[in-house]
Amino acid sequence: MGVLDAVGIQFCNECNNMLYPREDKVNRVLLYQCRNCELNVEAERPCIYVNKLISTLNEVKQINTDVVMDPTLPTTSHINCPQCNANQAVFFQSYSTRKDAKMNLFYVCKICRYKWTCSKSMNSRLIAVSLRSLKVQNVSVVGSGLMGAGIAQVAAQTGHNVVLNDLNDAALGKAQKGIEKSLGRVAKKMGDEGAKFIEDTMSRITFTTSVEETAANADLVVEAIVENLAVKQKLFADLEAGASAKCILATNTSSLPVSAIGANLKDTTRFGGLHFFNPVPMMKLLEVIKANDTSDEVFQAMLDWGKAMNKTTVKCIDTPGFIVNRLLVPYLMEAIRLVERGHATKEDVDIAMKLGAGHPMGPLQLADYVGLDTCKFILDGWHQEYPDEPLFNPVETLNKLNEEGKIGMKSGEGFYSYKKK
Ligand SMILES: CCCCCCCCCCCCC[C@H](O)CC(=O)SCCNC(=O)CCNC(=O)[C@H](O)C(C)(C)COP(=O)(O)OP(=O)(O)OC[C@H]1O[C@@H](n2cnc3c(N)ncnc32)[C@H](O)[C@@H]1OP(=O)(O)O
Ligand SMILES: NC(=O)c1ccc[n+]([C@@H]2O[C@H](COP(=O)([O-])OP(=O)(O)OC[C@H]3O[C@@H](n4cnc5c(N)ncnc54)[C@H](O)[C@@H]3O)[C@@H](O)[C@H]2O)c1
Repeated sequence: MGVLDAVGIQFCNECNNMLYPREDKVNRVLLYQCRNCELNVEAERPCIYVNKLISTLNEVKQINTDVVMDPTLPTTSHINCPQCNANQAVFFQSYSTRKDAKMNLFYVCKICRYKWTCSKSMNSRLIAVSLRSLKVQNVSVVGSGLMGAGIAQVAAQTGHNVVLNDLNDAALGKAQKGIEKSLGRVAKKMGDEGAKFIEDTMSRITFTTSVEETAANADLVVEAIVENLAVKQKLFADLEAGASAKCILATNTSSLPVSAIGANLKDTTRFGGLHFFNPVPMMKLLEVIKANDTSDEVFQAMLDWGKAMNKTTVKCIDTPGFIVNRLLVPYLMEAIRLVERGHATKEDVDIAMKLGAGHPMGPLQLADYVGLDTCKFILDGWHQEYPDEPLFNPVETLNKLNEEGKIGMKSGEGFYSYKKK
């Protein structure tokens, strides 16, 4: 096994592992970094190639084919599967800390799960790994409700130029007030700097009802509108028509399949999920969702942007509920059913989970906080999708409260009343 004159590919002179490109954002230079021993060297050219990897290893038998589900692995379209000829394979390197060990690249076909390494008989191919060029500075947010306003606020707080879009000026006015109030809570802890912080942050946000203006200069658009597949799909068609070819489009959906929301786009590789948590300014987590076609470059840019937003990112594939909601929804459902059966009062359920499980809010308070309309959209959608799953059966109390317009904190009443006395 050997690597023949690879152009641009570099190996660690400490431990012989492959060096990966990493951008030094401060000095704006490309570095090659060893993930094994943290060695850093400055790149001589802004592109790497992997060329002619020759191997006759039988370790290939030990590869778990489930690696095709790993969102962190890169996919190449430059090599065809020797078994089914498809050109979608994930690839990765075997790790060794021995200086004398050579590097191996392993491939697993995403279509038929065939596993292989490059062999002498295969044609030499170039896998060009492009430099991260998707820098996000201009962020547009569509939907200025609970989530959209929070995402816009944090984006502006972290120095991005933000366009916030909604259907009408009344919604935008409410969002503006909400952002100012939330910034006020943050600014209170900043002493004399507080007023300037609010002014600077607000000056970075433009409010608009125009989809064209929203799409025009955006590097990234985050959608946070009503949880309805058809409405979201229509919005993304309009956004794609007005956005640049490099613009990343992302959805903040809680429960819909991300890939389905982007299914009608012309370029589905620039589309993925960015699932924030409510209240966005306080919640540290961002789930970054790799949809079926999200390119590695776009996925990486979404992760990088999450960090630029001061969030801790976790990666997930496009699976129902991602990580948090897959666990949260059954919990909320059980809580409401417990109350409906008359086994405990809503107050006691909330107290129990706060004091017994250390949650900052009990489940019914949390449902009010999320919005009972959003809860109903999620539940109805999952019931339709999984009609045989009793967990997702309609909840009488939730339907009744929605019919009465009591949709939680944002309307002043839900399971509890939030009206000022
Ligand atoms: C039961 C019905 C059945 C339902 C069917 C199933 C439906 C499924 C529903 C799934 C929903 C999924 C939704 C979504 O996809 C995922 C989510 O977002 S889930 C929600 C996640 N969020 C939480 O879990 C929130 C938990 N709560 C908290 O963390 C805290 O309570 C709080 C919100 C941070 C508030 O803290 P408190 O201590 O309670 O209250 P305070 O008012 O004192 O605030 C403390 C501190 O925080 C500052 N602060 C609070 N909010 C903001 C804000 N918006 N902006 C800025 N600052 C804020 C505040 O100023 C205080 O600061 P301090 O004074 O302490 O310095
Ligand atoms: N509420 C939560 O806790 C939470 C958390 C994470 C994700 N989400 C998801 O975020 C999205 C928004 O939820 P929310 O709670 O902010 O809802 P919300 O009802 O508070 O806000 C939605 C906003 O979108 C606007 N809107 C609707 N259609 C629009 C369109 N075509 N163009 C522009 N604006 C439009 C509405 O006028 C409204 O202001 C949903 O997909 C939801 O599942 C919600």
